[in-house]
Amino acid sequence: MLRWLTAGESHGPCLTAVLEGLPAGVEVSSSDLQAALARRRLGHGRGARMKFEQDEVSFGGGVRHGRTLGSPIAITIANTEWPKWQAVMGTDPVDEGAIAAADDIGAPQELARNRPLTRPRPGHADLVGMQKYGFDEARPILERASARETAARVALGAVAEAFLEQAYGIELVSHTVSIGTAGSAPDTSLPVPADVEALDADPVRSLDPHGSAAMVAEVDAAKKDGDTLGGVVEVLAYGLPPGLGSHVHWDRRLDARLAGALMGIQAIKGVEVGDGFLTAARRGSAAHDEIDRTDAVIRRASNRAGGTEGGMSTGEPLRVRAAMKPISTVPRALRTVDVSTGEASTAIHQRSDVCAVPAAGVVAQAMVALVLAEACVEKFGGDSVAETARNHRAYLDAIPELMKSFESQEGS
Ligand SMILES: Cc1cc2nc3c(=O)[nH]c(=O)nc-3n(C[C@H](O)[C@H](O)[C@H](O)COP(=O)(O)O)c2cc1C
Ligand SMILES: C=C(O[C@@H]1CC(C(=O)O)=C[C@@H](OP(=O)(O)O)[C@H]1O)C(=O)O
Repeated sequence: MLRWLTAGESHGPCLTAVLEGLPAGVEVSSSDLQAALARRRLGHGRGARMKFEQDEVSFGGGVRHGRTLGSPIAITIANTEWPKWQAVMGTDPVDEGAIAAADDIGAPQELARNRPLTRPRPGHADLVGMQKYGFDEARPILERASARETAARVALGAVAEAFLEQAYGIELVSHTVSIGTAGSAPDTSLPVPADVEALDADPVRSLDPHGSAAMVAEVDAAKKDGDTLGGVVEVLAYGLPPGLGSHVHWDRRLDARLAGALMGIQAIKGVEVGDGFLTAARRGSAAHDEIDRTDAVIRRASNRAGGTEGGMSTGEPLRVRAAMKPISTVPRALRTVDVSTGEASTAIHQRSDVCAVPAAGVVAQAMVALVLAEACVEKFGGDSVAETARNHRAYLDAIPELMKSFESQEGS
């Protein structure tokens, strides 16, 4: 069983992530994590914070001399903004003097704790979080609702990706499909490119986290108008064996687990597996992936299903998409109610991202990696990379045996 947890607030001292259940022997270093975190910071339209904050990542357990030990892996990502926020977000009981002084050390006026955030933003967790947890201002809610937390998931995902690659040769890639109205709306009935290079070469798709020129222009236009944008990201995984997940129970279905993991990313409001919603409009004869046989190998003629059938991976490339809503901190602030007075007002606006779709793609890739790693650990077991790789190989070797028995029936 693979488990993971994150902790930490957006302006707290650090983010902490724990991954438990990963086999021993995965080669991984903090620079691998740093590279994944750097990718998450890219993309046109991110706010000022991305420019000055660094992701300082370190392992606090579970890794020795660049290899996992099989014990829980602990990861810390320091918030380098912390010194500015220490008074406002300190974990010790309140020191009013220090909070008042926070204004003097450059903490943004509106975000200082002595200025309660009483004008909740439509679309963020502010209002309902205050109602649920019994707070009279939004600070204690937005700190954890913030997608700063996704840095921790990306670090975990980088470990999961290293494992998938080293144990099973599984590789993942993600890209931005669209931002606002700009970007590709590719005819998804086309076969998915067989490899990453082909994906890269396809002009209607982009592996560049900055996205296409049209997307950049759309972000610039929204920024100029004091507005924000969402979009669609896609994650592909190559080299999956058939049979991850299961048809036997709803919570074992791989597609359900992927959808839950993607939907669990802040601001993701829709998930598609394969052709998803497009499939609903097709006739059955044009919706499914016909099965062909070449020698002893059985393959699908297309991959409209996106690599799952019956809640199990088919062995074809996995293809999942996630739709992100526009950022809810809209500069041209939306109507709200000031909960301290009951008066009509406009929502809090501070520095914010105009668009974080490319970053969401990197987070989506991390979540897919974690779900696939969990499904692989479940299917192949093993306490070391070598053991789980042996089990994987033995399983794959046994599949042609099924084909052979099919061949012998045919011959009789
Ligand atoms: C990578 C990433 C960056 C985000 N940046 C912002 C931001 O700068 N400002 C903002 O208001 N929301 C931002 N969001 C979205 C909020 O975190 C999200 O809307 C909020 O947590 C409420 O959750 P919900 O949208 O799922 O309802 C971002 C989301 C992601 C995935
Ligand atoms: C810090 C990150 O994203 C943050 C996510 C976020 C939100 O509301 O989700 C709001 C912004 O934070 P702030 O209000 O402090 O500028 C983003 O910068 C990050 O991705 O590392």
